[in-house]
Amino acid sequence: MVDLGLSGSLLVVVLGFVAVFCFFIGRSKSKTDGSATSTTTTTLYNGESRSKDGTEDVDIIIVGAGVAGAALAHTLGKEGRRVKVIERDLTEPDRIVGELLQPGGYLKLQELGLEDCVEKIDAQRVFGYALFKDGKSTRLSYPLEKFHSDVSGRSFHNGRFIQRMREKAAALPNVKLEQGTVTSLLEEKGIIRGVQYKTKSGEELKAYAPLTVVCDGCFSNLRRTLCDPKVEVPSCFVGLVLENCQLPHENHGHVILADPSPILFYPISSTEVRCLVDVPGQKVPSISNGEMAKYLKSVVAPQVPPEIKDAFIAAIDKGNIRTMPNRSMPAAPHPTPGALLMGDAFNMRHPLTGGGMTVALSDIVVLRDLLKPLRDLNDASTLCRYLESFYTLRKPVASTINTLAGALYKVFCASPDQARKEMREACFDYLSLGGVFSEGPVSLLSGLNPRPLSLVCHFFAVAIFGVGRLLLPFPSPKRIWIGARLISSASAIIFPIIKAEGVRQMFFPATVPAYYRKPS
Ligand SMILES: Cc1cc2nc3c(=O)[nH]c(=O)nc-3n(C[C@H](O)[C@H](O)[C@H](O)COP(=O)(O)OP(=O)(O)OC[C@H]3O[C@@H](n4cnc5c(N)ncnc54)[C@H](O)[C@@H]3O)c2cc1C
Repeated sequence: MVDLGLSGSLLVVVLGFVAVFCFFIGRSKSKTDGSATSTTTTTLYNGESRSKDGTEDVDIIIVGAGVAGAALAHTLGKEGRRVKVIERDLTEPDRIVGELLQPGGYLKLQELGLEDCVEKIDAQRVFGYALFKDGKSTRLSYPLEKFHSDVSGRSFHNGRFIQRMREKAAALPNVKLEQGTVTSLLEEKGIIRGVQYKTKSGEELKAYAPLTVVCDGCFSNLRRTLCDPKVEVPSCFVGLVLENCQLPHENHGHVILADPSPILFYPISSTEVRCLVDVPGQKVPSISNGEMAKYLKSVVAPQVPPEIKDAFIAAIDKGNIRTMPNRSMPAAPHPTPGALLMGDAFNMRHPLTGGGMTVALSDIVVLRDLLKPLRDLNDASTLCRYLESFYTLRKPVASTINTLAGALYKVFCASPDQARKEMREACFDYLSLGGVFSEGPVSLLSGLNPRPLSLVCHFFAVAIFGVGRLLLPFPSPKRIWIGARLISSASAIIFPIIKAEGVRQMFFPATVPAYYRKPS
């Protein structure tokens, strides 16, 4: 198996280059950024409700104080910017999203000086994943040897983490956190000047700033004019909390390659384990009429590792079942003077690999560094042109995590197609080989080594490994045919995702002119 894997990995380097080259030649010219098309809902009239001297009171308005908004508020506040954050609900969120931060995300948290936000919330350290398939299991550790002993994944209650970041941001004298729902962006001659929002008491107010950053999350109502949102919902997650049980592999995320699609388990406190059951499609069995409990008991429970099965059944019986659509949306911005999108409002990927917070935090680091040399944000058009480099500079991290999430989700789903079955089996066995075969993919997934080319190489190494197993020791015409279909279905999985990410930005960012923009 190891020999096969080695030869597969050598072959794939060649194949990876050929495939990317062919794809690059064959594709139509990647979307150019284009000029701003800002059609916002509110038009601004001269001088309306600005401060007396006609200037804004703040430098930056942030819409939404979730993972991205709260982290950004603290980051920009620390840089000396006057920041106003408008958040719909300042009470502690209680949701099933954003509970596992990859080690790459933890490194970004450290870069932003926010690492203490995972302290005092009973966060659990995560050192890797355990993968289960048909009664077999394999352990995939994060390659953390080169890092400080503090660095690892962290899992926690999302609301506790967000509250810690909100508190930290609000403690800065130049950051104002206000409860209110932003209803529209204010536009004046194609430039976003601020926002209109409704306070808790129902008062309609307007706020102005040279830059508005929209971080209103996956259900964003405000993104429409700032990007071309192509949202897909391949599946939903059904969330449960298992209490007082011991996972088979302590301090590890658990991924069960179940039928029809994966099941995840990871600790979110010292006494609770989150379970996320993927249900393909946009509809889930009804919780209220008991269909969901029935589905979980009859279809899912038999596939749960025996060590946690009782806790799983007890969680179903307790009845606190939550669901959430799993959305994916490539970043397709309309660069608009005066405004920027961040977080899930801007870009989403399947949450199977828990990459969303890592991408959001990595984007904040990129934006902070870009804004650092600029004292004056008032020339909106120049600022907008300069910030176009953000869309390229973020790509190595964002596109690697996004592509891996989409591709791995498809590979991990059960399928009646023999070629897809072989690919799934090959993926499990390839990762089980250990060494470079598990370290490579795991370091991509964890954000520790986000390199798009390495991702393509490993992806095709898995495919070639699968073909090798089919053809050796004796190839038959049927097996050759399945092998060919395996390569073709692997290509059909990964290339559309890469195309949506943008081949040029992903693999050749240095050829994108905006990459070199300097502040003027
Ligand atoms: C089921 C599921 C599980 C996930 N698990 C993980 C995981 O384990 N690890 C990981 O890294 N990522 C995970 N993700 C992704 C992760 O949750 C997101 O990437 C992350 O939360 C994005 O942060 P955000 O700030 O953009 O959005 P959010 O954290 O959702 O914040 C948006 C904020 O905007 C506020 N808001 C919305 N509209 C308005 C408005 N009009 N006015 C004012 N405020 C507004 C909301 O109240 C909210 O506070 C998961 C996603 C899903 C769907």
